[in-house]
Amino acid sequence: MDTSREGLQSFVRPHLTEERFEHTVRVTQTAHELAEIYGGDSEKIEVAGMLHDYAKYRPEQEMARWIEESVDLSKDLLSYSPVLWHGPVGVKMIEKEWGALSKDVKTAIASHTTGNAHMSLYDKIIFLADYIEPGRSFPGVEETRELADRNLDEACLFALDNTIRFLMKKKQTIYPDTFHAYNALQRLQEEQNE
Ligand SMILES: Nc1ncnc2c1ncn2[C@@H]1O[C@H](COP(=O)(O)OP(=O)(O)O)[C@@H](O)[C@H]1O
Repeated sequence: MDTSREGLQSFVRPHLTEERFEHTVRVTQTAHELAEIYGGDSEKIEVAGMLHDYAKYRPEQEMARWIEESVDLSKDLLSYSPVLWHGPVGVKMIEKEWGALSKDVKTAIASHTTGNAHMSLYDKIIFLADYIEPGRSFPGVEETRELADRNLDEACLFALDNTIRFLMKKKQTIYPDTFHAYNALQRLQEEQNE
């Protein structure tokens, strides 16, 4: 297993569009910048960043099969948008097609779109890097970037809040892990303000 930039690139690149590959490189760069402020092992950041969208373009049927057949993937996912599947399914595919991943890398890839109830440092860094990488432009991204320079938890909370509002405005269903992530970070904020 080659965790150098070149090794990761040659593994992931054939599975992504050029645009998605460039996004991947920007996410990884942003994640390294966040890790410089908040800590984190740079090899884990590199692997999670470069591989987070590995399964993005896999056929929906193939991803659905993985969810049905993997004991540790929540069947709940099948009732929500397929855009949410590539994180958790990506972990399974990477481990089959590349090699074993550390727990930190696995949960960071699995929850990069939705967040989760117990977000680790790596989960937060990859989630946030995906949200604020320099190619992103949507209402709230600039404020999230400013928060990301100062407070990782506040920045993630702001991004989760913004995502929930965005999805509600579009009258879309919302995968519960995003609410669990929001609640956990909101509680933390309340405790810190006491
Ligand atoms: N909990 C959720 N439930 C439903 N959709 C969600 C949830 N969290 C994020 N999304 C949506 O999933 C979509 C895909 O996100 P992402 O994996 O970051 O893809 P991309 O990199 O193409 O933006 C986004 O439009 C986002 O709003």
